[in-house]
Amino acid sequence: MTLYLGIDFGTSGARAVAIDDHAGIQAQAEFPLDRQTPELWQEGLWALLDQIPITVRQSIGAIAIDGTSSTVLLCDRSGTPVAEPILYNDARGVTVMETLQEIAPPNHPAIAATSSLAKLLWYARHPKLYPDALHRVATTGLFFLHQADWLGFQLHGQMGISDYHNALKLGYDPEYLFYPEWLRLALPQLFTKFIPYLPHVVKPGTPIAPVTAEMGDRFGLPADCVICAGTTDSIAAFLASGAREPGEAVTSLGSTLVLKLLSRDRVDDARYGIYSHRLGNLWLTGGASNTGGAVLRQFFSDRQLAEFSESIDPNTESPLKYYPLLKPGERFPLNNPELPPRLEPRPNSDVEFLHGLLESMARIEARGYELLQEFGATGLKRVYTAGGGAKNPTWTAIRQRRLNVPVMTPPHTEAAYGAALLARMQDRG
Ligand SMILES: Nc1ncnc2c1ncn2[C@@H]1O[C@H](COP(=O)(O)OP(=O)(O)O)[C@@H](O)[C@H]1O
Ligand SMILES: O=C(CO)[C@H](O)[C@H](O)COP(=O)(O)O
Repeated sequence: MTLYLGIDFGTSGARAVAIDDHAGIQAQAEFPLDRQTPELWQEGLWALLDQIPITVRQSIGAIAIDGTSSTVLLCDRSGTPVAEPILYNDARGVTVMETLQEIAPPNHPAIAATSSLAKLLWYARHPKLYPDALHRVATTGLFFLHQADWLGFQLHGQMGISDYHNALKLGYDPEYLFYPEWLRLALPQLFTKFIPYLPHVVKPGTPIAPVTAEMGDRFGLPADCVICAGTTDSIAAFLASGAREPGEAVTSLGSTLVLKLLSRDRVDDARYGIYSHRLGNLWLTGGASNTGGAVLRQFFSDRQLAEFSESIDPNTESPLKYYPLLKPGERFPLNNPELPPRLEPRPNSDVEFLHGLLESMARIEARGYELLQEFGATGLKRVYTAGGGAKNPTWTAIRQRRLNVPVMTPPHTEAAYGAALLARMQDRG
């Protein structure tokens, strides 16, 4: 029996799920990430593989890895990082926004302070932070990679390969499958001393190479176990849900609120933080809001969230109109880096306050889906929920009232399960 392994590197932890040909789970593993460094990612990858029983490992035919979108690093040909990685939520790229706007076409998804391209430009402007690199890369070359690309490299050993999900916010064109001319022309002007290699981009799930002999021997993986191109963590969560029809959507209620609506048509508009990933012949339209569970956690423990939610009547609309944010700045459905949080007035009752927060987040979610459809995405038919908020039935009922379509929790919500499905897909064409 051939098995498929999906590995997810998310915001707070890494997980692995092995599935069989019928998508049934055969083994699972977890590794907490209390910080995000390449050393810990590598340790986590080894620890996850070690936790999978050896009998399962010996049957693995393919592995795919997802990582946080727009977490990037510079490394040399051997994979050794030459500069600190820049994480998915790091907005230091705000200092290069003007340049981004000059080089990229209007409304391009790479025009955002947290995009991979913004981070590449930031590296270009700060060569003094990796002085060693100039010397080292003179002979080996310098490579710009995403977290998932770098983790895949640890297993297949082929430097400089990415997938068109991770590469979207770097500027790669997933429709015509190339780096557009505006990007190719801009690079030599941005990097004065050396130009890093941008990764060669393939379709997510494409077999890249068999596991290296060293890794195969160390973990007891078959010599022909193939390592596939990966994806981003929230697309892996979408794949896990099983949604596949245009009009089906997945809302991730994790630390942030991420919407993904499968559509026949592509929609992109940086003014509202709307962009589209390619999924086969369809488009995964959506955006990521800064509201979500992290704001809830600021006020309530998970136990209080569950307890207070039970006292909320989801059929009654809360009159409180908040914009729940941890700090100023929103990406979608309003793209306004200065938008202030609105969390007043706070009622004396915690239940009423929580009701207002859940209602307001449901309002933002509904506005997000409305906007995607206004811009031409396929009409919303059904919403699956993933993330910590999915286990709150009161919130689901509030969201269903606002969204006016069925809202359901799918049997599988874990990104690692979605990555395993991606690994299984390569075997099925
Ligand atoms: N019962 C609940 N109702 C609503 N939100 C919840 C509940 N339990 C946990 N959460 C929220 O879920 C979030 C964690 O979800 P998770 O998917 O693990 O997030 P991430 O992986 O993005 O960090 C927390 O921020 C927490 O506030
Ligand atoms: O905050 C995140 C960490 O990855 C989200 O998953 C991300 O913003 C969504 O990105 P993408 O649509 O490219 O998967």
